[in-house]
Amino acid sequence: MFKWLLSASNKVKHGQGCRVIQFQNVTKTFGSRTAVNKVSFNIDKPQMVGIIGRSGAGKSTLLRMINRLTPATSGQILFNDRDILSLKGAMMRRWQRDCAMVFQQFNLVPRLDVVTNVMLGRLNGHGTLKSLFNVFGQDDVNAALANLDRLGIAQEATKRAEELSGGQQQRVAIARALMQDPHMVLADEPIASLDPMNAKIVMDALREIHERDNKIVICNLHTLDTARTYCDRVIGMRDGYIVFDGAPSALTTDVAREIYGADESFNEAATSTAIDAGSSGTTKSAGVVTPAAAAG
Ligand SMILES: Nc1ncnc2c1ncn2[C@@H]1O[C@H](COP(=O)(O)OP(=O)(O)OP(=O)(O)O)[C@@H](O)[C@H]1O
Repeated sequence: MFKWLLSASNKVKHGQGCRVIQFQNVTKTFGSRTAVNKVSFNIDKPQMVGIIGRSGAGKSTLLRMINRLTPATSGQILFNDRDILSLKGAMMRRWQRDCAMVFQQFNLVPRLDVVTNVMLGRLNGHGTLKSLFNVFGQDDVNAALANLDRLGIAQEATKRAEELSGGQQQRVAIARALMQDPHMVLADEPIASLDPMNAKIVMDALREIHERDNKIVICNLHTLDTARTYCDRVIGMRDGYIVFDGAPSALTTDVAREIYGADESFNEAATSTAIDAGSSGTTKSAGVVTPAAAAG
């Protein structure tokens, strides 16, 4: 059914360097429901990858399998040829530190101050309680402040997380992810709870991490325009399958219609956050050049 879409993916040229992440026939079932169905793809160079698709397509499950929050039912996920689905104990915690997650709902500790929330990123794999008993040193504080500064919110360091706006909280969550010094950042609907202005600031920050640190960023997105503006590569999912894998320029309205399973009345505006790359007028957002901006 999706043959013509998949043929578009075959035209995509990937890097010739070492394969970094490889999905090989990865499946996840929940009871009789197949959330992800024999998915195979490689990310073989630092890219910003957007995963799009309608609700229930399998985007979150795909992302969560990478860092082992959700166990795969079958198949293999390799990182530099290492089978990450078989990692256990300390090795698995180490892997989870290497692929930091950013969530739609930020997952901060609301009553803790911002800088402590950020330092929690250093404790991935340890108990949260430990963090409350002052295990942080001056180096941790300095690193947290530097990451907050990078995200343009160092001035909020002493506030409780719950006092911040949604956009600010997401930037704190990204700063926390950076404390893990990860190989890659996995962002699961990072802007779904944000207004367009804050969505732009957060996407700018993720793009800047990709460009400046040369990291893989994989981002689940509800909105086509965001994927087109910020991502080097877009993967479209439908009913657990990958039905599109290509450059944003190949993501035409017809292709989008297939990914979203919509009929002729499909309206792209319904999947838009109306992020205007030129109109944030807000706090420091790290001077990012998006692919779209660069092309223009
Ligand atoms: N823990 C779970 N238990 C049972 N079914 C689940 C679970 N997690 C996901 N599913 C099912 O797997 C399918 C894919 O869900 P998933 O959350 O990956 O989709 P999604 O594309 O991320 O959707 P959304 O955009 O709404 O977050 C859905 O049918 C969902 O109901």
